[in-house]
Amino acid sequence: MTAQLQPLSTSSVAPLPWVDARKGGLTSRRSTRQLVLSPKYGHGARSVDVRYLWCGAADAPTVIVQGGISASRDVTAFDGTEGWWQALVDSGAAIDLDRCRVLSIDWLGADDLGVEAISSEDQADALAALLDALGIHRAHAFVGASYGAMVALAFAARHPRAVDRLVLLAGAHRPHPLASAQRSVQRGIVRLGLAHGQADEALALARQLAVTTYRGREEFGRRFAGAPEFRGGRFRLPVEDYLEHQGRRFVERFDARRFLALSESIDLHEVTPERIPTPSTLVGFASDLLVPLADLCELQRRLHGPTTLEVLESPYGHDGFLKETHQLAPLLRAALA
Ligand SMILES: CC(=O)SCCNC(=O)CCNC(=O)[C@H](O)C(C)(C)COP(=O)(O)OP(=O)(O)OC[C@H]1O[C@@H](n2cnc3c(N)ncnc32)[C@H](O)[C@@H]1OP(=O)(O)O
Repeated sequence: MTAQLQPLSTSSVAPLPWVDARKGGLTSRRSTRQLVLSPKYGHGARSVDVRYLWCGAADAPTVIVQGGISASRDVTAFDGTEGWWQALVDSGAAIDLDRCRVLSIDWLGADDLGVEAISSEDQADALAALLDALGIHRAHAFVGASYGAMVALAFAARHPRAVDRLVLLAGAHRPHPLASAQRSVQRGIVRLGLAHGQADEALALARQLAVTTYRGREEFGRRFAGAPEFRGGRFRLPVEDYLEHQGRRFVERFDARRFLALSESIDLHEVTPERIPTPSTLVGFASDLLVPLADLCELQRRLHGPTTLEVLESPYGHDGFLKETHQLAPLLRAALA
């Protein structure tokens, strides 16, 4: 297929400068678009810059791909840097860039919209407005994992004509109250840190707590079952170096206020599945400590459109959507066929 840039849509708002890279018949655009949104927890419309990546075969149907709250638009490689779902989004991969064009945004934060709280509906509206601005009449599919699955549901509820099918991994119509409780403590830690001038330390601790919910019991049992070690004047558990490392790495790339807003957005999420007519494939992980299979069974029962539920065995819990690429590839291929 010959790579050709699709023309920019005519919009009253001029796009900001964007970058094009054409390689092997693929088109890549990593850009920013100014859009007008009316946020759920705000009064009236306002304009916001939405950062997106849109890449793949130029004339192919668009597939929206969104991950968890800490995921960026860089779902696949751009300028030589691997994307966070590179194994599944690439030329010839399950989400095949030779056959489709993937669109992904950086999540909006509450500060981007000038509001106190941001909703999954706001993210969904941003994606719908972006489709419109790019001249995409209808997306072939919305593949969402974790918070991305929540936003996909909000998208299908609010813009049912803008998407043909949903693929939802480890995300449901509402958060489980126990998972919300764990996130609420994480946010409490970050607020305490902000109040006492220790935002980075607090964010690192919150991330450590989050990581204990992202993986499965089995994996933690296998990796960190060793004896405590007396070091630096106290006993250290085998898991502590790992958690501290994860906390430090997160602080390098994330901001405390953004974390607060996006974590809260998960807990504010609620959609009515009966309002969603879109054919859907749900994927759950039996070891997921955040999204219990019972919630996915309820979602399957209540969705209005035809829905299948695939359950994967994995030691990696909620992180299964990042780790189980071999199991996920055939499911994604089948769902997008
Ligand atoms: C609601 C939502 O947002 S859903 C999204 C939730 N999920 C996430 O945010 C993803 C969280 N998970 C991660 O970030 C994971 O690291 C993944 C999935 C990206 C990669 O998983 P894995 O490859 O299994 O990596 P793992 O969890 O073992 O971590 C590897 C890192 O820990 C380090 N590490 C591993 N064991 C130890 C240890 N005992 N001591 C210190 N550091 C350690 C490694 O050196 C490596 O460091 P690096 O990333 O700086 O290179």
